[in-house]
Amino acid sequence: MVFNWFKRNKSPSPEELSEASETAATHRESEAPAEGHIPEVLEPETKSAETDKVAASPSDQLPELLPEDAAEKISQSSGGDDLSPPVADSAPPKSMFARLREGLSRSREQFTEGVGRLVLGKKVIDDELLEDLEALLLQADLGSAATLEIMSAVTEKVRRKELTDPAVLKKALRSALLDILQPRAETWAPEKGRTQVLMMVGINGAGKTTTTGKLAARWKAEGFSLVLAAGDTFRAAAVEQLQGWGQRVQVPVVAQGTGADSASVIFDAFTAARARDTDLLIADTAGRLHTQNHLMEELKKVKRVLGKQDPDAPHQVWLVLDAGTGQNALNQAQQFHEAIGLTGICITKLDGTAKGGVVAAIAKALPIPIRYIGMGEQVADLRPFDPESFVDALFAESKS
Ligand SMILES: Nc1nc2c(ncn2[C@@H]2O[C@H](COP(=O)(O)OP(=O)(O)OP(=O)(O)O)[C@@H](O)[C@H]2O)c(=O)[nH]1
Repeated sequence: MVFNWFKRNKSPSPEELSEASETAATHRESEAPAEGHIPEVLEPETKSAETDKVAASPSDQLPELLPEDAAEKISQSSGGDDLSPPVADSAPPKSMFARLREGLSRSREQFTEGVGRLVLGKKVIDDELLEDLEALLLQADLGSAATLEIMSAVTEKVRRKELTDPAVLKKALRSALLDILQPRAETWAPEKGRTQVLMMVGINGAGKTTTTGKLAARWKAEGFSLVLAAGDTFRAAAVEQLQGWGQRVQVPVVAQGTGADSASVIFDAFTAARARDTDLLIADTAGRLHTQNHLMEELKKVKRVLGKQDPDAPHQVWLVLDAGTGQNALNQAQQFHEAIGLTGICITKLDGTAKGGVVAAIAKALPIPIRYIGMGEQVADLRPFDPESFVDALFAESKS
């Protein structure tokens, strides 16, 4: 059964209404809410299979919240493509650390085991070993600034004769890496008592929608109430993908349809979330290259529009970065930060890459907390960023 959840239980202020109409006026008029459009929360009602399909959002279409068994119908109505998120983790339960260690195995191979190979048979730490180490850090995608900091720390210890044994080099590296990562560990969680907005941004395919779903699952399990906004109105299947997550984690989703105005969808979702005293709205947005100025302007507009309802909104703007993009992730982070001001970074796909060193490159280059890391497609594969366990997993012995 698919439900509509909007019901007129709180009228927006005239300011909110004028903002909605500004949104409509400035962007694809036909698809933005009509002037005076008020999100509603309807009591659950059964809908026909026909109306379960994502609406093409005519102007009188109310945003939809689809918390119930939508995923099944979505996949039925999507021409056989399985858009629903991974449903169950079929692997036997593993400890959090085992997951992390497994997720980072390719990076560990590149980095830690590489260091092991460098020091094998060496009796002293000489210039040649230090040069090889520097090259290895760069190859492992730590970037020049983090590599320089680590090399300075190690070289200084060697100079002071505090570090003479190649076998303890790993320990020195571990501690230098931790010094870089630790300042970026800062957790964030929703609060009870006011509706906050978390905007998810990033380039195409970075993992925004997946991370949105995983975060929703985590915070729902922690007792927070949530609404998701399907602000990625560009990619054809993105709305359905988010609705699949909403269904899976039992969190309502506000959606219009592909081609709708993203700012308008997110504005409506915020109105609805506030009306329901929801703790958190997570707004998914369309993927865009950091070099696409007009699309970066669109993100600024989303921020502006949200600010009309609450000057503090969006309360968080998180950039989702695919670790596999290596040093390019740095450019992305810098440019997104300049354009819209980031308050957090999530680094995904650490499981599929040997470029895990990029986490250190990002930590060194940007004063932005790394909130979560993703190491797989399952809900449990998203972990709060904890430098100690990250570094432990990176330096863990392969067989244990
Ligand atoms: N292996 C792995 N895959 C991931 C991870 N996070 C996301 N993915 C996969 O990456 C692909 C893209 O993820 P999406 O969430 O659709 O990315 P997006 O940023 O929303 O994409 P756009 O809407 O095109 O901008 C999907 O197949 C996800 O399952 C991760 O941590 N590890």
